Formats: sequence, C-alpha cells, structure tokens
Amino acid sequence: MSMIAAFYSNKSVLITGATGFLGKVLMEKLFRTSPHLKVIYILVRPKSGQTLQERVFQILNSKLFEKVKEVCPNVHEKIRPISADLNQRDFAISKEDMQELLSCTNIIFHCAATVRFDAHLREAVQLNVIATQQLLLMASQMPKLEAFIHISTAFSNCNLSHIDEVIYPCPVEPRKIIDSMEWLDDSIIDEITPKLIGDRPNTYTYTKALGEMVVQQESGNLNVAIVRPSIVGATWQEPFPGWVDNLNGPSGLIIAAGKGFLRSIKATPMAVADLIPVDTVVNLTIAVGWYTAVHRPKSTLIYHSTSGNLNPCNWYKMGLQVLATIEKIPFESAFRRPNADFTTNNFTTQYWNAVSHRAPAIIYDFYLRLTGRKPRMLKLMNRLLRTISMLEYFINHSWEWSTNNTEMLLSELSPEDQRVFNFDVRQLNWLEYIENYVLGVKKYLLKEDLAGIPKAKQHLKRLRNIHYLFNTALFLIVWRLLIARSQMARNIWFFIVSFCYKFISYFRASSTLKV
Ligand SMILES: CCCCCCCCCCCCCCCCCCCCCCCC(=O)SCCNC(=O)CCNC(=O)[C@H](O)C(C)(C)COP(=O)(O)OP(=O)(O)OC[C@H]1O[C@@H](n2cnc3c(N)ncnc32)[C@H](O)[C@@H]1OP(=O)(O)O
Ligand SMILES: NC(=O)C1=CN([C@@H]2O[C@H](COP(=O)(O)OP(=O)(O)OC[C@H]3O[C@@H](n4cnc5c(N)ncnc54)[C@H](OP(=O)(O)O)[C@@H]3O)[C@@H](O)[C@H]2O)C=CC1
Repeated sequence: MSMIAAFYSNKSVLITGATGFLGKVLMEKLFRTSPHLKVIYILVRPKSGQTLQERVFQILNSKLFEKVKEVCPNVHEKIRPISADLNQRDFAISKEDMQELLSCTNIIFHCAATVRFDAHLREAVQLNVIATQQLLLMASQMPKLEAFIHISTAFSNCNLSHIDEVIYPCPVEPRKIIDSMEWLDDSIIDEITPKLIGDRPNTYTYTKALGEMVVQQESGNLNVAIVRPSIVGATWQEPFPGWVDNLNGPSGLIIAAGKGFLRSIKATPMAVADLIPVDTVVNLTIAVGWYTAVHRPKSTLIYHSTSGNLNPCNWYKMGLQVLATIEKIPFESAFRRPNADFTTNNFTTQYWNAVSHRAPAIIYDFYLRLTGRKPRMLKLMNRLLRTISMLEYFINHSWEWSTNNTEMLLSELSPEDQRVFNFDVRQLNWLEYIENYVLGVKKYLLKEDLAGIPKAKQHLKRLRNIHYLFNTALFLIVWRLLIARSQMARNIWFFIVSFCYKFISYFRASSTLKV
C-alpha cells in the first residue's frame, strides 16, 4: 500500500493554477492515486466566455481524465471550483468560500503564475509575488493546514551557473518592489525594469526569484517547501505518454519545426537540454507535500526537479530525435519540408533568418496576393522569430542544479511509493520520451489523426518536387544573368560544356572499342 496515497485520503487540498498545464496533471494524479481524497478546492477565474463550471467540465471531459473516472467515478463531486482572481484583493473570493477554505484546507499546492517571458513587471510582480504573499497570509489563518508547497522554477536563479537547493536573495527586497509597484507609473517601471532584473533574461525569472524570497520571509510557522522544475515537457508515462496541451517550452518549436516554418535556430548543440516530464514534476510535488506534512523539516526545503545532473540530454540529441520522429510521423499541411538546423553565431543566424525564414514567407505572401488572398506568412514568421528570440537564452546556456534534497526524498520513499510516485529521472529513456512527445504534440495539441499520415507524406513529396523545381529554375535564371553580364562566367560555362562533351565522346569511343 502506498503511504503517500494513504496520506492524501480524506484530505482537503487547495490548488491554485489547477487549469494550467502542471495543475491539471497534479489534480489527475491526486484523484487517481487517492480516490478517497475528500475534496480538491481549485481557485479558478471565468475565462474566454466560460463559467467556472464549464471550465471544470471541459477539464474533466478531456482525455487526460479518462483513467481517473475509472478509479474515482464521482470525481466531479470532489472538485470544488472557487471563483477567484489572484490579481484581486483577497483573490475576490466570497466570504462563505473563504470561510470554508480557511477552516478545511489541509494541503496547499501553489502553481498559479504568469509564465510569459514578456510580461510587464507590474503584472508579473502582481501574480508571482503579491499573490504568493496573499496566499501565505491566507494559509497562516488555516488551523488544519499541514503543508504549503510552492511551485517555483529552476531558472529563478538562471543568472548563476551552479544552483544549489537554497534561496538566493535578490538585491532589492520583495517588499520594496511590491511597495514601489503601488506608486510608480508604467513608464517609470519600464525604465527601471532592466536595472532590476539585472543579468536575468526576463521579468518571469526575476519575479519567480522574488516569489521564493517572499515564501522564505513570510511563511512564519507554516510547513513550507519549494519545488523548482526546469523546462516542463509532455508526460513521460502517466496517465499516458506524450500528453501536452500548451505551446510553452519546446512544444511550440516542435510544431514550428514539424510544419516546416522553423529551419534554423541559434543553439549550443552540446548544452544540456534540461527538460523534465510534467508527470515527474507532479510525482515529486505530491511526495514533497507528504514529506513536508509528515516529517515537518525544520527549515524550508527546496527540491530541484531537473534532469541534467542525473540523466543529461543535449540539444543536438534532442533536435535530431525531433526531426527523426517528424520524418516518420509527419505533421499535416506543412509549409515546407521539415529540415531544421542549429546555428551557433549571430551572423549565420541573421543570414538563415533572412534566407530560410523571411524570404520564403515573402515569396509565399506574393503568391497569396497573386491568387487574390490576404498575405499572412511574413507576419506569422516574424512572430515565430520573436518567440525564438525569447527562448534562445535557455538553449544557449548550461546550468548545473544540485539535487540532494530530491535524492534524499527518493531514498525516504517505500519501494511501493517509489513505483507509484516515480520521480527518478535516471530511468528516463530520452529517445523514447522525445518520440512520444512529438507524437503527443501531433495528437493532443494539433489534434491530427494518425490516419492522415499517408496524406501528409504525399504532401511532403509534393513540397520536395516544388523545392527541386524552384531551385533548378532559380539556378538557371541566376546563371543566365551571370552569363549575359560576365566574361568569366561565360568562360566557365564554355569550359564546363566542352569538358562534358569530351567526357561523353571519350565514354562513347571506349564503349564502341569494347564491342
Ligand atoms: C542538428 C539537428 C537540429 C534540429 C533542430 C530542430 C529543432 C526542433 C525543435 C527542438 C526544440 C528546441 C526547444 C527549445 C525550447 C527552449 C524552451 C526554453 C524554455 C525555458 C523555460 C523556462 C522554464 C519556466 O519556468 S517557464 C515556463 C515556460 N514558459 C514559456 O515557455 C512561455 C513562453 N511564451 C511566452 O512568453 C509568450 O508566448 C511569447 C512572448 C513567446 C509570445 O508572446 P505573444 O504575445 O507574441 O504571443 P502569444 O499570444 O503568447 O502567442 C502568439 C503565437 O505564438 C504561439 N506561441 C506561443 N508560445 C510559443 C512557443 N513557445 N513556441 C512557438 N509558438 C508559440 C501562440 O500559440 C500564438 O500562435 P497563434 O497562431 O497566433 O495563436
Ligand atoms: N511550464 C514550464 O515549463 C514550467 C513551469 N513552472 C512553474 O509551474 C507552475 C505552473 O506552470 P504551468 O502550469 O506551466 O503554467 P500555465 O500557464 O499552464 O498555468 C498557469 C495557471 O495559473 C493560473 N492563473 C494565472 N493568472 C491567474 C489569476 N489572475 N487568477 C487565477 N489563476 C490564475 C492560470 O489560470 P487560467 O487558466 O485562468 O489562465 C493557470 O491555471 C508555475 O508556477 C510556473 O512558474 C516552472 C518551471 C517550468
């Protein structure tokens, strides 16, 4: 019997960010392994014209939750959506709901965050710092609370190259930043943002670091732990391999490469691709919840959920496997034949951006215009290049994360718990994982049916023929222009033609002699 699963039976759990990528997998696993869990409160905001109930209904009816319904048929009764906006004071939670949360919650998993790299500092501070502070305040009024688990990121200290499982202070105290957000206007915030984030690449990593400081400074007597995942990818094993539902991290780029938009990307091929499957992060998080509540460590423990130091994979190996899988299982209606490569310096990156990204987009837009349609490819390509520029930092640096606490926790688990809540990344077979990831992107993100593979292959053959035709035509045009204008080109041309003629004559003569 799993001790961890038994621990969560009859517990009331509060999850923020439950509608997000990580939150959904966390909820799924909790229900599947602890069907006798009392209730999961989720703080949800109405979004895209959907009510809370509609949002929950959509999640429960997704493929991700199919297995849960078998072991926990009344799962819909155990999810209690609470209307909340983490950007509002007291999260805009009604008095009755707040009362229930304060009196019943046993465990909190705080996953909500803005993960956008281009978020305005005010917005990122609001959600990643102030909301964390408010949640801690709420937690301090919960008499039954046993553990508060905060999800941060392994990149919160990406300005360092070796990162231990400790909290590194930022130069300006979070309280000062929070106060300044109240009276500074947006233009001044824009001006000071680069100075505040310093050598971090964006407001996201900076505010996640501030969030950790808030957890350290304002957790009082609470039992708190922090989980720091690296780049969270599709599921490895559970509830089934390859599940993914958003474009963050590598998923968007896998699509861009598979559809033939992405032809080159600036990357350091041998740098560690520190990907971590979402189900591995979730298993660790659930185990951390149990350990923190049961063992009550004296200080706040930080757990790195990373792969690099135990089972490293580099970007080269990952890129090759992505391309190999796409060749086997192509995506539908590709723009060009998938064939991406890594560049290693700014000059070649700019060159390939012009030649392989923008030029084909301009040509395609020209074709769209000629056929009376609205041009759109250049706009799309520029957007992709902007996205790539924001991700580039993470594929051109390497980090070393120590994982002592995570390994300690693994050793504390019973063999049964190690099996049910497996977060031992050493067992991960990268090639198999990446293949399933690409397949998952095709099935769950692009919603493409595998029955369409022969048609997709046919389309790629057509693209290859167009490619050859286009290149031959281009070569002939350029050559014709050169011959018309340059004596040297004419001389080379006559030399090649006479050489070919002589070669053919010699070949003919020798074959006649043999006969
Ligand atoms: C030798 C062999 C070589 C072979 C090469 C083969 C290459 C194959 C690919 C290999 C993979 C390489 C992967 C590298 C991945 C590196 C990822 C690093 C991530 C570091 C994570 C840090 C960990 C964290 O803690 S954070 C969580 C992760 N957060 C994110 O990833 C957020 C990133 N996204 C953003 O910040 C924004 O979306 C932004 C700024 C990129 C774009 O904002 P904008 O307002 O312009 O647009 P959106 O409205 O958000 O979206 C517009 C448009 O773009 C699509 N899109 C969004 N995100 C991505 C994405 N990551 N990749 C691609 N496309 C994306 C989005 O869907 C929209 O499309 P529409 O069609 O317009 O709807
Ligand atoms: N994905 C990754 O690669 C990594 C993620 N992490 C961390 O993991 C955690 C989860 O990330 P992930 O699941 O990928 O992110 P998502 O963007 O998928 O999910 C974010 C969640 O936060 C919720 N949220 C955002 N703003 C508000 C608000 N104002 N009020 C209520 N809820 C809000 C979203 O709700 P809604 O659905 O309404 O938008 C959503 O449920 C984050 O803390 C992130 O920093 C760490 C490392 C890597």
